[in-house]
Amino acid sequence: MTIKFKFNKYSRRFKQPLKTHHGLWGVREGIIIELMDEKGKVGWGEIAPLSWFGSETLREAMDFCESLPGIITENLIFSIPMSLPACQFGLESALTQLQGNDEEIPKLENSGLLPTGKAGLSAWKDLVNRGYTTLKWKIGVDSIDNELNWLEILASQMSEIQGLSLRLDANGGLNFAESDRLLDICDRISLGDTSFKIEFLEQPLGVNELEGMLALTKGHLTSIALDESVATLTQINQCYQQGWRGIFVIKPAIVGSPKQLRKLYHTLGIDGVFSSVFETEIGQKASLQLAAELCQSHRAVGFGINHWFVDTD
Ligand SMILES: O=C(O)CCC(=O)C1=CC=C[C@@H](O)[C@@H]1C(=O)O
Ligand SMILES: [Mg+2]
Repeated sequence: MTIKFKFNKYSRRFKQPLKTHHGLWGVREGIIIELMDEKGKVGWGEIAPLSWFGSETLREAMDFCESLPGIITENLIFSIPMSLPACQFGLESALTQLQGNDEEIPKLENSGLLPTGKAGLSAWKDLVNRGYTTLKWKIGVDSIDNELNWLEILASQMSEIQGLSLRLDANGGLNFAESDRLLDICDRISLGDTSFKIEFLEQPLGVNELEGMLALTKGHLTSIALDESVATLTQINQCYQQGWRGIFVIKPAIVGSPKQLRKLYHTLGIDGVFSSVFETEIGQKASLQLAAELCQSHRAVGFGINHWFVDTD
């Protein structure tokens, strides 16, 4: 089958820059892929790099797209190198759609993303009113004393409503002692006499500190999820081989080939949480189709991010 290939770069501004331990992120840029077969049928895909997580850069993705001829083949798509995981995802998703495997996305429970730090305290009720029962709050930006204080306040307020849970994401911004102190508090909160739970602490330590995170899992009730440590297929396998059996945050748009993710996910029996990279609805649809197919657990998907952009819900 010969396939016409087109691509277009896009950029969209966050309503407010996303503040994480990695720094401030104000504009999401990516590439929309259009594949068309001889009959004029079209498949859409999205390349949404996140280079500070370990994917290729937007420049590298653009160079790759510019290097392709106007007519490509399935073989070319399935031979995109592992060094271009966002390109693997974007072109393979478009091919999947072109070949008609474009099921509607089943309704998945979603987690809403709070603004970082103290701003989260005044924002959580709006997300609950939008229907979210799982919220994610970024830490590892302010002082640990401030963030622990705000956590106690946020937890006491959220525990007044039945059935809410909170995810914490440090983006690798804590040290071992801070993480240990934080997890002690999370354990105490989750063992409290309300239904409120801290579902997990995401990436407390840096990507080179797996041993430390393995040690932290042994001493605490609250789960730990790896994110930056398992951003690509190679890293998922490495962490598994080094003994990680906790939660894996899977960002489909940067992890790499969906075909290879399916294989690895089933082979390793992963406890996964599927997460957005602030892609557009094109990349989100392909990511959520994968989440619906692979995620057997009860865990909410991390795609409650549309309110971060102007002109979306
Ligand atoms: O996972 C979610 O709930 C939302 C997406 C999200 O938190 C992130 C997306 C992309 C980069 C990061 O800033 C952040 C993360 O670390 O998970
Ligand atoms: Mg994360």
